[in-house]
Amino acid sequence: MKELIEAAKQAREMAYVPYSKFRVGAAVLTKDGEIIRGCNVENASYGLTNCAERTALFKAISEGYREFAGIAVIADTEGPVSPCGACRQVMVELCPPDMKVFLSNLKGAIQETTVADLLPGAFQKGDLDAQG
Ligand SMILES: O=c1ccn([C@H]2C[C@H](O)[C@@H](CO)O2)c(=O)[nH]1
Ligand SMILES: [Zn+2]
Repeated sequence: MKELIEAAKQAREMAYVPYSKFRVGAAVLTKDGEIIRGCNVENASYGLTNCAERTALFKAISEGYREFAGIAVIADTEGPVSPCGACRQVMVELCPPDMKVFLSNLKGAIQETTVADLLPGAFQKGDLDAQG
């Protein structure tokens, strides 16, 4: 857990945040023990911003990883950083429901939660099957 949070902290340094100046870092642990980092990447067209969590997960997927064992997220927030709805939905898509999510901040707060707890009642793969 400490190593994953440390990797997220390193990723945070890479954040491209000319608009919000709000740096976020994430690190995903693959089932075979690799750590993939991600930072937030903003855009002058603000809505195109990619959060740190999605950057890390999309990087991992695009490198061929398909099974994940944990993710850590860190920002300079008062309490543990709270992932946005888009990132929660992407975690539901790509990670097991009971996978651990470590939400942290620069002061050392750590909240341990799971993918399922972050997005109860999520729309997911199986919901598409009902269509005739
Ligand atoms: O969990 C979060 C919350 C926010 N952001 C980014 C998006 C944007 O660049 C900035 C301010 O919303 O923080 C993340 O990357 N992850
Ligand atoms: Zn997000």
